[in-house]
Amino acid sequence: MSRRPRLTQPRHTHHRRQQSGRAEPIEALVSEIGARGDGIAQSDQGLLFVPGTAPGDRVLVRPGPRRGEGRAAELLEVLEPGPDRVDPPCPHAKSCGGCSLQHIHPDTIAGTKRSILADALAHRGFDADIVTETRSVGPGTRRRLRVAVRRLGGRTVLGFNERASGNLVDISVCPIARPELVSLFPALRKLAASLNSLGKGGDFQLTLTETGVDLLIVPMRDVDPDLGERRRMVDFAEDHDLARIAWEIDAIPEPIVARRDAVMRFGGVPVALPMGAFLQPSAEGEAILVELVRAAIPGGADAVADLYSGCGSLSLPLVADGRNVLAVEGESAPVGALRAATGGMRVQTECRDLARAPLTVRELDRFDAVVFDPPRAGAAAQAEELAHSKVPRVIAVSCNPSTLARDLRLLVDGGYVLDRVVPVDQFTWSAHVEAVAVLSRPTE
Ligand SMILES: C[S@@+](CC[C@H](N)C(=O)[O-])C[C@H]1O[C@@H](n2cnc3c(N)ncnc32)[C@H](O)[C@@H]1O
Repeated sequence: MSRRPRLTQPRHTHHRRQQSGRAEPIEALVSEIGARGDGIAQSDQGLLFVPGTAPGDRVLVRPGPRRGEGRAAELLEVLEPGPDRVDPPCPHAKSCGGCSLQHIHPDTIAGTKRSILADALAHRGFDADIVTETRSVGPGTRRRLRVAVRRLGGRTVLGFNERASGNLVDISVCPIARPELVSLFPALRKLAASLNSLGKGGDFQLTLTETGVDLLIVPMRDVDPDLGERRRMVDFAEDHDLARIAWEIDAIPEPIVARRDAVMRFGGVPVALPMGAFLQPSAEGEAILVELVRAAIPGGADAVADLYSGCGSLSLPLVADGRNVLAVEGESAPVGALRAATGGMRVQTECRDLARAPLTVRELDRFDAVVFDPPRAGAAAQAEELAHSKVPRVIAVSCNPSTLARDLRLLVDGGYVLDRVVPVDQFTWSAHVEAVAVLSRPTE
């Protein structure tokens, strides 16, 4: 990707007059990208957070409401682009709020994600040197997408929220996603138009599995589809060779048509995905997480616990390496899927709420290594137990740098040594960052 040439002459701009209570536009220089993906600029009005900017951009902005230690600001014009600004690859970039960083060179995005992680760790007293380079997947890899649908009079819109508004942008292309999903958009729009039970709209969650697309429809209101609509969904699944369609009400997915199991293979083992179950957003990102976890487990480690295991995307590769794995997960459907896939061979499963009932020190001490991969809230209760355990190796996989930093602090205060933290970028062009952290308990 080529960086945009630096403008030698800033374009002439007129500072607009102050309008009823709105701040006067001011110039500012963006120095870095913050944790939410907005550019951070120092100005004579203090710190400004400016969406849509890149490091080194000289910009004209209108300061807005207070935010944290500074103010949010609206980008009015890029007066002089910074060296890392590139032409956004997606034609919807101007309006679509789905990707906030695609105007920034990929190398700079990777560096930004590393800094976001290092800053979160620094808040808990960790050194930035502990954070390695970012491992990134490219565009065209997202195998799970949640697109919104709005039925507005005679028009049906399918896409993502507009930047800084609740309006939807009608999407025809989406370079971050797998093309097999994007090619369904026109047909999905027609399907949505034909489903009156959707009311004003809802969400379509699309998952590209090994046996075809798995579609979960989540209407805005709790209304069941009628018989005609069910027939149309069955026809749709047949016409487009979908694996399955389900309709979710009150967080419970009802199967409308199941032509095949929606199968994903983890560690070579086919697993029939339960409707709506967690799945890593890309195969490439999952492969990076698996590689990092595998590499962190010592050769001689036999008994491994995989906590917050989902359907076994980490457990099953470890089983393939010859480990004996206990997979613990709070939802019963993924536990059942993993159990059915393995028949209990080398993987023991347990359905347990790890926030309320974490594995105790006594339970933990029989393991040679423990992996935990919690949701955004992190795993504080489990980390507290681990901190008192004798487990020689602990690996934390996380989708939230700040809860990761909190959990790592608990472990390090309990005597663990933090060996390394690897940032993983599988949410291309967003500020979202994941990480794998490796800790060891020093032997006395
Ligand atoms: C980030 S996902 C990781 C899943 C799996 N490791 C993977 O990579 O596919 C987090 C998992 O934690 C489960 N979970 C959420 N809260 C939980 C809790 N309190 N106790 C146990 N599991 C929980 C979710 O159902 C989900 O499967």
